Amino acid sequence: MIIIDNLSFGYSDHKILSIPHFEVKESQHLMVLGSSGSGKTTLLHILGGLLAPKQGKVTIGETDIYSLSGSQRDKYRGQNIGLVFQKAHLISALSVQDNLLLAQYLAGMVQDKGRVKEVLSELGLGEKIKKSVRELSQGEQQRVTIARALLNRPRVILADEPTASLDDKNAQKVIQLLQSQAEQYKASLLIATHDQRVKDQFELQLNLATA
Ligand SMILES: Nc1ncnc2c1ncn2[C@@H]1O[C@H](COP(=O)(O)OP(=O)(O)OP(=O)(O)O)[C@@H](O)[C@H]1O
Repeated sequence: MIIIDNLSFGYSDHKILSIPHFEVKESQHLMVLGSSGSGKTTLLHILGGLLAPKQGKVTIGETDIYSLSGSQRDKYRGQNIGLVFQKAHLISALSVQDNLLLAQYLAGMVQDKGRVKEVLSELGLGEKIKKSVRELSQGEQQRVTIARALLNRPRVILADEPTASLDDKNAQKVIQLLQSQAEQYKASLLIATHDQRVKDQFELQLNLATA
C-alpha cells in the first residue's frame, strides 16, 4: 500500500511533479504514464526512497518513509521495496547466483542460497544459476533483475521502463511476470512506461501529463 499526499518536486526551481493525493492499495497494479520528461522516473525514485520530495508525504504500509533517517530508509528499501530499472545493472563478471547473493548482502539480509534458487526457478532461470551474467541474453538479464527485486518478498515493486530494450515477446513476458509475481506477494506494483505495447494492459493508470 502506497499513499502519496500533497507531493511536489522540482529540480532547482522547475516544478516537475505535483500530486495532491494518490493511493495504490495492496495487490493493486498501476501503470504510470506520461511523455518523455514528464517525471515518471522522478516519481519512482521518490516512491523508492531514493529522492526526497520538496514537499509532501509518502507512506508505504504504515511507514512515512521520509521521516526515516537515510540509513533507516536504505534498510527499509532493501526489505520492502523491489526496484527494476530499464538497464539491468548487474555485475557481468559474476554468476547469476552471486549477483543475487550480493543484493541480499547489500540489503543487510542473511544470504540465503535456497531463496535465490527458489526465486530464479519461479522466473524460469533455474538452469542459469551458475552462468555468468555476460552469458545471458538481454531478456534473461532483465528477468534476473526482476528476480533480484523479488528476493525479499517486497510489499511494493517499482519498475521503470522494464520493457524498453526488449522485443515484443520478451516485453509481454516481463509484464506478465511482474504481474504474476506481484499477485503472489500481494505487492503493490507500479510500472512506468511510454511503451505503447504495454500501456493499455493495466486498468489503473496515473497519467503524469494530467496529474
Ligand atoms: N538530476 C536531474 N537534475 C535536473 N533535472 C533533471 C534531473 N533528472 C531529471 N531531470 C529533468 O526532470 C524532468 C523529468 O525527468 P524524468 O527522468 O523523471 O522523466 P521521465 O518521464 O522518466 O522521462 P523518460 O520517459 O524520458 O525517461 C526532465 O525534464 C528532466 O530533464
